[in-house]
Amino acid sequence: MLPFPTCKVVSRGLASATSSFLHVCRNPAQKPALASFNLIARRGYAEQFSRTKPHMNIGTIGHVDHGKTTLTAAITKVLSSQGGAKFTDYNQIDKAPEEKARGITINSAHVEYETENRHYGHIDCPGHADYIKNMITGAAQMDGAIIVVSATDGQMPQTREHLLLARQVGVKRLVVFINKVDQISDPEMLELVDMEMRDLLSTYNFEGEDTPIIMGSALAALEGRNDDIGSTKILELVKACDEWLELPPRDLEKPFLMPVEDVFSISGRGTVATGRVERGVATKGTDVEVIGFGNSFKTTLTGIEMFHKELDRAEAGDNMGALLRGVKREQIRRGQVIVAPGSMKAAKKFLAQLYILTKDEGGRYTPFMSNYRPQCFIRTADITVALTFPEDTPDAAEKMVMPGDNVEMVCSLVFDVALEVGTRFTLRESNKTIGTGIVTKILETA
Ligand SMILES: Nc1nc2c(ncn2[C@@H]2O[C@H](COP(=O)(O)OP(=O)(O)OP(=O)(O)O)[C@@H](O)[C@H]2O)c(=O)[nH]1
Ligand SMILES: [Mg+2]
Repeated sequence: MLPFPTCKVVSRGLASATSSFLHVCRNPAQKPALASFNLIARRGYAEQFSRTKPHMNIGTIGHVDHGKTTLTAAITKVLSSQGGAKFTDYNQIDKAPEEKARGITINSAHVEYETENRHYGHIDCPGHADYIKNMITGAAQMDGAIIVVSATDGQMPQTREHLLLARQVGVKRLVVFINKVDQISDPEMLELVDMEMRDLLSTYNFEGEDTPIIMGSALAALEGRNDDIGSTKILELVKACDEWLELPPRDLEKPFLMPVEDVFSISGRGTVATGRVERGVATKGTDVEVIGFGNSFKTTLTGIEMFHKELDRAEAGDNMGALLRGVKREQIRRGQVIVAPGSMKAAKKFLAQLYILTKDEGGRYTPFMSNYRPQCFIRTADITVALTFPEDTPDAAEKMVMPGDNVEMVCSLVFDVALEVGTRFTLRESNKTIGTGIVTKILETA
């Protein structure tokens, strides 16, 4: 057992709060969108830490064996001496429980700790494949990350792959920990690793020049020796996280977005769209925009209902019924979104980073080739998508995608839907999930 409750996939039931416009009960299992992943890791941590400090999700990433788990354990050890963490030993972290996130098994361990200013949730995955899946599915979202590089090896293929993915999934800033300095006697060697890392960060559009790089030994810190490269460096690292990693905007601060689950026509009142507010706040009487399916238009939110009551305001997390002025039932459908005007566009074609499930994860048994057409579930939308390789891919016609692959592909939708960089979705075929993805670039708006 881990000393902390591990993160659970929090199901977001839709049944609890239907509008009084209607008296229906929705089945949460009907909702195939990936939104629920975003909730994980923001909840479920132990109670012993202060909830008043701002919370941030981070994690260790980097090449195999470079010391991610040792560093995670070392952080909890060093901070535990200040009362900011409960020490979680290496073996407890590496014995990560299996978590099933939408059919994808991700082994990951979660620890938590706090500094003077912040409360951190921290994820460490035992294997490379788990990092990939975690980043693409967002099973435990990272707002920032610590990239661990062994001083003995310098940057390696997975250092680069994790950096690229961190960039793709919207991690804005990282802190670098150059580990295993106890094994290096030549200071020039360390300088070289430092320089290479700054270059690499810049290559992937991170702020290479200004990113804090801390050099130390996670093992020394964990074993409580050589404080100058051990505990002192861990404290420096944590301080760098506090100062350099930026808190993400809270859902409430983002522009309003509600995916349409269902549409009803209420006699004497008009058309009501129901759904769960994904982000932002809506107030009665404000202008909104309905987007997607070749039919985007502006209207006014003339009524908000929740829990059988009329309200003036709905916010992220609420299940609401939205009464829309002058809109006919046929004008709006499941899969569209209602958003703050101008905050989002509909798109038909985009680039995405995909993870294709293995057959053991319930995915395909066989590879697929360019122009494969599964169903794409984006929030409440369910649309056929054609997957092709980016133009500059060599031998694209013969290229195959194997179950278990992590691949970047061009996605062309049959209809346009509201999309932005960072939107997550699942790919399904004959009622089973075969992949999951995240939008990395919009190629064609509607
Ligand atoms: N000498 C030395 N060894 C270290 C240090 N940090 C970690 N190690 C060793 O490096 C090996 C790998 O460490 P882990 O923490 O398991 O590495 P990891 O990055 O979590 O590995 P994966 O999860 O398998 O990718 C272990 O044998 C650690 O004891 C260090 O500062 N100095
Ligand atoms: Mg590990």
